[in-house]
Amino acid sequence: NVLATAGHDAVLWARKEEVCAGINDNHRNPRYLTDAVLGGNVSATSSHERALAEAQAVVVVTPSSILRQAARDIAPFIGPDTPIAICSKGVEAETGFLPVEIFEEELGGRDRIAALTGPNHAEEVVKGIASGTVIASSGADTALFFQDLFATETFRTYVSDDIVGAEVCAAFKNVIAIAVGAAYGFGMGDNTAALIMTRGLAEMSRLVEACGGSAMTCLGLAGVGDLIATCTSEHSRNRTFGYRMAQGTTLEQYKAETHMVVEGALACKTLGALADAREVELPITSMVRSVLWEGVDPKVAAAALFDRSLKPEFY
Ligand SMILES: NC(=O)c1ccc[n+]([C@@H]2O[C@H](COP(=O)([O-])OP(=O)(O)OC[C@H]3O[C@@H](n4cnc5c(N)ncnc54)[C@H](O)[C@@H]3O)[C@@H](O)[C@H]2O)c1
Ligand SMILES: O=P(O)(O)OC[C@H](O)CO
Repeated sequence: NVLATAGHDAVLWARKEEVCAGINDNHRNPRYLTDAVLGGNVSATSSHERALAEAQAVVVVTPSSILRQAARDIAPFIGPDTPIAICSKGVEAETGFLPVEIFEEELGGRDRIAALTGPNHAEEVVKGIASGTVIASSGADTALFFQDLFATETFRTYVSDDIVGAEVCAAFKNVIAIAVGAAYGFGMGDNTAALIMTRGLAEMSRLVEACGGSAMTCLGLAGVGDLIATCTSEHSRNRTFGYRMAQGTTLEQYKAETHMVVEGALACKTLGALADAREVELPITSMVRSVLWEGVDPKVAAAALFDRSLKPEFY
């Protein structure tokens, strides 16, 4: 819808005919953000071939867990130079690949691939509430192309050449948001939230640098910007899940109730694997993983963070 607002024809590929019919006939998605009225230049089809027939660019917005399948689905229908923007936030479980690495492996041409990421809750963006984003690519022309393509009066776009940093930040902030939500769910306070967010930012920057990105990216919209939005917003599924988890809701129960992704639940494992391979310490991420996947009692896990040896803030 942002692209449509910017004056472009946007063709959505959707799995369900019901969704396509709702968008084509009523300009509404009947399953997600159902109150939003989409622009007249948004249409939908369940055929990749039809969706991509005249595509001058591709924007990928699937859950991160199915990115490789998404790349394979579009491969037969796009050219070798078609620009691709990926909005998904996560790391592939089997390989530890970032989204750009999956698409490069499947489709080739790293410089035509961009990551679009930042504090962009869909609930607000679709209403035209002022938001900013980062479009990161190793190809300067690609970043500038998408910067122009997405810019509207209420959606401000910035470019970056640090796609690795931007994608690590995007996956990371979701894990920290689960921890912050859980802290509030256990009755902790704003001091606790600020502690987790700030030390989470330290973890994020250590991993970004170890992966070859720039720590400065963590101070931009993709990093601290999205960290603030996700850790503090009622719209965040990750934060809300953390809160509910503290009150006894399981991941399966939450997903069944909302039919939505909780990317941080997977990212606490995948980022942990990336960090282990690079000998980077991620205490908060490890705590979230131990609680979600290893059955550790959250209060015991939180207490263990306070038991760690005392150290300088920056080292
Ligand atoms: N919602 C936001 O505000 C927001 C903002 C920025 C980035 N993102 C990122 O975008 C990605 C998608 O998030 P979302 O909010 O749209 O998730 P969602 O859970 O709201 O919707 C997921 C969509 O993917 C579809 N889907 C699920 N499994 C599929 C499959 N196997 N094949 C094809 N489609 C499938 C679902 O039908 C649904 O339309 C995530 O990586 C998320 O982090 C979301
Ligand atoms: O609802 P969340 O927690 O998946 O966050 C959505 C977006 O990533 C916010 O920028």
